[in-house]
Amino acid sequence: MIQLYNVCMSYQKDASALTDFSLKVPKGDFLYLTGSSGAGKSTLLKLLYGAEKPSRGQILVNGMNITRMRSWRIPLLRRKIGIVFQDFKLISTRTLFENVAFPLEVQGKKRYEISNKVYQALKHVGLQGKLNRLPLQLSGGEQQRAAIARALVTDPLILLADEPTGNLDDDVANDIMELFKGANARGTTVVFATHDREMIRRFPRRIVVLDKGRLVEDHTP
Ligand SMILES: Nc1ncnc2c1ncn2[C@@H]1O[C@H](COP(=O)(O)OP(=O)(O)OP(=O)(O)O)[C@@H](O)[C@H]1O
Repeated sequence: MIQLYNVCMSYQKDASALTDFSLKVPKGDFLYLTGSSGAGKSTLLKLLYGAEKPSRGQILVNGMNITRMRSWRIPLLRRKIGIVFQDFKLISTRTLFENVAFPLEVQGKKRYEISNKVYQALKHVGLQGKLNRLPLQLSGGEQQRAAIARALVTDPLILLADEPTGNLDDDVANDIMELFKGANARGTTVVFATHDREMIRRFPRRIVVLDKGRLVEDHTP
């Protein structure tokens, strides 16, 4: 599903964010990406959804070599990927319903299908009663759940999440984890970047540890 071969990535000369990084993630896997701040976790996620290009190496996602992909094809790649960003990236001028509907509109789905799917996705995260709220009229935990609903509404092949439980209390973090586990059980491959050791302890899965841009540990409990 995801393969990286000897990937190097530098934002600036003489400062490597990822060095000689190789990894295989089979379809349906669930892995934590962990490591200290600045280790390269977000960089790796950005490479996987085509927001950055590696300086060296090859990256294959769902059989597509994204290293060589032309920029006009990147949106086609992203349609297969759900992304939960560290800072949610909800559109502040659009309602919760409109935010979650957005990826389905991009896919050209029909209106009745969009309505059904959005309602189901929001019900799944317990936000079906807040369809008409703007993001700023929601709590941090609710915004996080909205971002997850938006990422999952398309039933993506791959879910990439950057610190999705950061700054949330334990109950909300557990609920969010259940959503990820549910998506994984339905076949979505999950890559979950986190510092949250407690979460990893509670829900043990494959762990890939980065240190200064290098893979230093990869183990499955
Ligand atoms: N846009 C950028 N321009 C220049 N350097 C960057 C940029 N983004 C990240 N870096 C650098 O690349 C390295 C890896 O950063 P990255 O954000 O991938 O780490 P991270 O493991 O996700 O950290 P955190 O846990 O704090 O989010 C760091 O040294 C960082 O300073």
